[in-house]
Amino acid sequence: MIKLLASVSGPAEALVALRGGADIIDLKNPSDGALGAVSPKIIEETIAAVGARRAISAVAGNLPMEPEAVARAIEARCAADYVKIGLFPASREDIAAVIEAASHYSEKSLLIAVLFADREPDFSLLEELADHGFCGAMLDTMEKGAGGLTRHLSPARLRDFVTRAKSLNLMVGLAGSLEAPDVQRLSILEPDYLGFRGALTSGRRDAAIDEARVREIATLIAGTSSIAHPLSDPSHALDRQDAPVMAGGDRVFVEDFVLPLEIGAYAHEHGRTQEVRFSVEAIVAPIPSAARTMADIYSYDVIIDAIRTIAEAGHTVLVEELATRLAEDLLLDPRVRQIRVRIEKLGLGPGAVGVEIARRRPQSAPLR
Ligand SMILES: O=C[C@H](O)COP(=O)(O)O
Repeated sequence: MIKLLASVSGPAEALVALRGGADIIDLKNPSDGALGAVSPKIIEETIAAVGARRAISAVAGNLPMEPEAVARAIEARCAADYVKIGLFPASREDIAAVIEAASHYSEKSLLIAVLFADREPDFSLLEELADHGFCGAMLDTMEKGAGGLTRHLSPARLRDFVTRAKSLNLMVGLAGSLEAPDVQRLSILEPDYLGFRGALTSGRRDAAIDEARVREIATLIAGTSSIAHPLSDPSHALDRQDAPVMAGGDRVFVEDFVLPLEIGAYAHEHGRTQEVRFSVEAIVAPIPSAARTMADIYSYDVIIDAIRTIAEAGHTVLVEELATRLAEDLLLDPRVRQIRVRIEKLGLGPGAVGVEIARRRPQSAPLR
């Protein structure tokens, strides 16, 4: 079950977030950049207001990568269940020294490292964090207003982050100007929580958070729990060739999406990319006429992300392999009844060459 982390400025907003359904109350000063800290007094007041009802985290601040400064900031915030420590751009040695200094507080509070998606995050730090007693790692963006998380890192990179962090038993979070449509596509990666601030207000990031918006995001996140995720449920990846024809449904499609790909069996096709065009159609249950939010629909973004992930996976010999992998990946989602994938190589001859396949969900597999 993915949790909602809501960033709030103090006790009053914490109660709004709580009523709206947030799972983790995250204290930060939204007027002061990505990781503006609140005072220890505000942390105390928030703990008093929220009590044991929710876990509370507090950010250490927008700090230079200096061990003493970071240690002092953590020390002052250990009353919170979690302390979030930003790993800001610096040399590897400086960051390692900060991680080492922070590790002395891992018994007093649960430590979460924040890596910045828009500052070329180094995922090899995850091992270091796990070795130094950190409880978790998350991605966020440093420059608010310069695009959200998915603008800065591809689906494959995000998946890599989540997979690596989980393999090290780190609790993993994703954040960074997330909006409602991001929930479905990021939930497929199965992070432990998604972090929000800007989308919870009715205006700017430093405006007050709005209970209805918190509830909307909380509902969206809760709605993703019944989706079978590719990372955790390979059991649905059955051979779908012989499955009986399903009843129809509505079409969600991505057409003529062209990406440069390393593909082909010839030697001259290795070590270079060529343009490949993807057209994918998913047949889903009829869209209810009352559909108004992302929770009610299957998003074409999920298809786009699956295509991008496959495109980044390195050299593929056959378009057929690409097509079947993509179809199987998308059919892991129980909302998808049938999938049609058309893949064309555009740079080989006078026209396009490629394959088109259709795969269906077996009758035995769960449907939605
Ligand atoms: O920790 C999560 C952040 O507070 C997210 O803030 P944002 O959604 O405004 O980028």
